[in-house]
Amino acid sequence: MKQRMGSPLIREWTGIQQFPAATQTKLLELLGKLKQENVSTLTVLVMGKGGVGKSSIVNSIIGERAVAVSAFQSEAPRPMMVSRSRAGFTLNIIDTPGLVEGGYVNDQALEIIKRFLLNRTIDVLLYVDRLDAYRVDNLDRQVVKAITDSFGKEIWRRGLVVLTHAQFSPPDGLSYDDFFSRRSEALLKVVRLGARIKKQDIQGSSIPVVLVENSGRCNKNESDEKILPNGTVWIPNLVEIITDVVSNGSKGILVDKKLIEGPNPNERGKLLIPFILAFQYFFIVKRIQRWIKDDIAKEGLPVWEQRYKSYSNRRF
Ligand SMILES: Nc1nc2c(ncn2[C@@H]2O[C@H](COP(=O)(O)OP(=O)(O)OP(=O)(O)O)[C@@H](O)[C@H]2O)c(=O)[nH]1
Repeated sequence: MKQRMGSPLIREWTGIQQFPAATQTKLLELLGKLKQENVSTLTVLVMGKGGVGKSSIVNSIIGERAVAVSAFQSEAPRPMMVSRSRAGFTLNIIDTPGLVEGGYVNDQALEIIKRFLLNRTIDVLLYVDRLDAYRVDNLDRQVVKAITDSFGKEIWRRGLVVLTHAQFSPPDGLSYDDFFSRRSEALLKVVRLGARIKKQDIQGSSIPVVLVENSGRCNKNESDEKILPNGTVWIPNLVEIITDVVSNGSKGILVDKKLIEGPNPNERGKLLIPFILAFQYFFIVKRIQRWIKDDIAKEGLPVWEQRYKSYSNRRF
């Protein structure tokens, strides 16, 4: 058994055996694909507002009750990493406390999360919200902005929007697919705004939106696999999209001291401002001043000033 100082014990991923055979086969196939690409560890960060189902997703993927789930917020919310290894592959999933408290983004929770992540690389971000909600608001945008300000906007290249409570019947007159596409569009818009991602930055590969149903009452197919109302077997589907994001050519986000203690990673250019001002002063302002002085010296005093001087020198 391997153990890093200060890190939790990496346990064998036995929970995988709880899944129906078809799901196990698919998951092992996906892990095999990652290993072929020389990826032997994946660190997945799970973030979002409180009570949206973050801890439940961790348990669903791992296949066991690794983190506590409660309908009420826990008293001392802290980030928690669950590590499981299987056939030489290690999956780390980091569950985090909800980012909103009393209608505001909880900056202290965010600081604790950042410190917890020190010296780790985030391979994938799961940004979690619920499918069964009807609006997005400024608070959602603030949450996305807080994540972006903490880790840089590149994190969204490794990001997925995950919607829980997917076994849901939309109100009359709306089909499931219509509701899903409206909800995802609204959330993606908020993410683009909060992360200040321009459409051309994304270049066709937009952030995937993935559906999840954590409830024990989730419908199942004939192979006993948990399915969404559209028939998708959601656990392998989520893991597959995670592996796609890892292989999309972008880099994982290393959370180093500079990222934690330094300025907002999106505003690093601001560090250059004093240098630019100094440059302007020495090379532009000084030079202009010298030109003016030289001009004055060359031309001597202007006529009107000479006249004025001779007046003022007169004694009355
Ligand atoms: N029906 C249904 N219930 C869910 C789903 N996901 C989570 N829940 C329930 O929602 C409640 C909150 O779930 P958690 O997983 O603790 O949510 P969280 O985002 O980790 O919450 P915090 O740790 O407080 O931020 C629990 O009662 C879960 O059982 C889902 O997909 N469907």
